[in-house]
Amino acid sequence: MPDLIISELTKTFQTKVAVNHLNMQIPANKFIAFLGPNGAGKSTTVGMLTGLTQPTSGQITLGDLTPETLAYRQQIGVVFQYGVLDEQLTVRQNLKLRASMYPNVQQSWLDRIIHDLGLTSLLDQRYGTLSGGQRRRVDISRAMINRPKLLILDEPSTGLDIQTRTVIWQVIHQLRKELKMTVILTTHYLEEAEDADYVYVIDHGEVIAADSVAQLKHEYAQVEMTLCSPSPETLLTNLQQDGYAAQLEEDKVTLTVPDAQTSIDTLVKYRKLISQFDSHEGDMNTIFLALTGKEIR
Ligand SMILES: Nc1ncnc2c1ncn2[C@@H]1O[C@H](COP(=O)(O)OP(=O)(O)OP(=O)(O)O)[C@@H](O)[C@H]1O
Repeated sequence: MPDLIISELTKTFQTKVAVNHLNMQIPANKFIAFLGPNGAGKSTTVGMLTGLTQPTSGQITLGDLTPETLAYRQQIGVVFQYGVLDEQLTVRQNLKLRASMYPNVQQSWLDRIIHDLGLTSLLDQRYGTLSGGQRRRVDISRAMINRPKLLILDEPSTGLDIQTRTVIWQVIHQLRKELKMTVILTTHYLEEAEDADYVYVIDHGEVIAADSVAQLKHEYAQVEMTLCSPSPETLLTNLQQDGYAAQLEEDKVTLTVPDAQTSIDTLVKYRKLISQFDSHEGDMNTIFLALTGKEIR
């Protein structure tokens, strides 16, 4: 698959700028996360990537193709936030109907995704009667029918239990390898973004940071330290006098330092006052907090 190129993509609703001059170049066979809070502009971007929402300005190209063409749409699969299948039809009827919209869908492929997503026993049940997790598994199988080169998942895990999430991600990662598929995921689940090859952090319709998870952590996530002490007040006072923004939380002293080396230096310097410690790099939430000054959820 050629790179997916998004240039100066903008969407305005009346006076609201939902997506503001987005620029991205997404290579084939990568797992990309769009991480942002409610209202950041993720779904609007997905709408434009699927050709359902017309951009106010800017372009999306996949090689020679643009989202309004049939050829582009035949290369993508989409899992929308809300199901798009017919509630009155059974799972089997819905999948058959969808398969008939693409040329050359082999029954063996359909059987494979039905099996992998654990849908065999649900085939004759009406879609409208399925549980949230069951629906989502059907939605994903629908998106996979045409063996997409680009799979777009708009908050696929919202409201799902951990077992369903695990199954879904195992199947997606396996199919991604087999089909050399690019996956774009929008999420505010930080754990999901941690698995991505590359993360775009989006807020107010703009990309505020874009990098690998490792690099984002290196740049924005500080090291969080928790120190146990026989005399925590003394340790706290000493740290504060030396300019650390340390706090006392339930008899433990907590502080953040810029990097692992500073954390080691701190442990050595105050070793006589420290009985135990925990020190770890911040997660995606710390990164989001560092970038925007607010929690992601
Ligand atoms: N059809 C519309 N008319 C007016 N405003 C809209 C429309 N669609 C989206 N918006 C606004 O655009 C902004 C971005 O919305 P969008 O749904 O893209 O965010 P999101 O990042 O997907 O959020 P969430 O995580 O809650 O799904 C929001 O302020 C939203 O209210």
